[in-house]
Amino acid sequence: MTTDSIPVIDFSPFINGDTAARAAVAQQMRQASSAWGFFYLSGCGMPADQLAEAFAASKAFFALPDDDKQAIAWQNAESNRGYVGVRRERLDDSKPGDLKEAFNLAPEQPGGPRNLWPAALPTFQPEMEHFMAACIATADRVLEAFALALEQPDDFFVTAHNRHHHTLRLLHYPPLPEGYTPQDGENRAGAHTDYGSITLLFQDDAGGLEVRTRAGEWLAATPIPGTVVVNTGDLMHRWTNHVFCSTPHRVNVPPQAQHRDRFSIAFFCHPNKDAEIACIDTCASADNPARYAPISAGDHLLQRLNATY
Ligand SMILES: O=C(O)CCC(=O)C(=O)O
Ligand SMILES: [Fe+2]
Repeated sequence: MTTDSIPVIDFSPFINGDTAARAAVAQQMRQASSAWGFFYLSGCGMPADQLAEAFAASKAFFALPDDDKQAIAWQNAESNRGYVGVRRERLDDSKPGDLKEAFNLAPEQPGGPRNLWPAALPTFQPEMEHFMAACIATADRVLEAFALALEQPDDFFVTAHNRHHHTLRLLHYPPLPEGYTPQDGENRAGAHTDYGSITLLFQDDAGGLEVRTRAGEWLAATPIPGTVVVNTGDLMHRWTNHVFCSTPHRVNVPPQAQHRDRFSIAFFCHPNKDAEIACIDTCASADNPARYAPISAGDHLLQRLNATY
């Protein structure tokens, strides 16, 4: 399939519809994931007030004094939680550090790493926990549709993700100072692919997200109100034997938006650490034989995180 713009898919027939309606949505997702690795999803069932609450909490967090944020700084890839300051990260390692700050948190597991919470914002923790639960619910529905798209049992991906090794990432791209000219190659977020299975991305109206087309051009993924951007990451690319792409994307600094903030929230889904990522049977054929040896999802993620920091 070729289309000249990133597909917009209405998810409500999958949530509310009959078998045929669900299959039609799954088929659209399959085409979009194969051609683009990106699509917008409307009607995803995420309550608008919850999304607004999450963005408001994110704004309050990034407005805290630097000392408060540094007190809960990101420490290591194993925990992968906490505050990451401006230019601390380079998603494209050939370019200067990203003009963004971020805060990572994740569903907690018994005996696992704990989230770090800002002491100055007492409502932040319950708001984020509430939002994470909504993200998990939405992601599970999307994963069900992916299973249908790949002719797997409905719970194929949901079961492989049922320990919720996901990461919620609040992102803030500060306004650039008046008169500031970005250095060559400097970006709000450098070109990269995501590591995991799927990402849900909520963006405000500033713009700047760009997706690389097959032809190598950068196409704006303009914010569409009421939608979430869904993209497939490296692990899904491997799992599907390249049937679904993991497409490079970046956040540039649009001239009209360089003196304003941009906020976005990404929910990166990762399978259980011990889930075996082996070529899905419907993704291999004589023309496309299995390309990779099986790997555990945990080993795959650590390899990718260690390459970024
Ligand atoms: O902020 C955005 O819109 C994209 C961020 C992103 O791609 C990422 O953090 O992986
Ligand atoms: Fe990304």
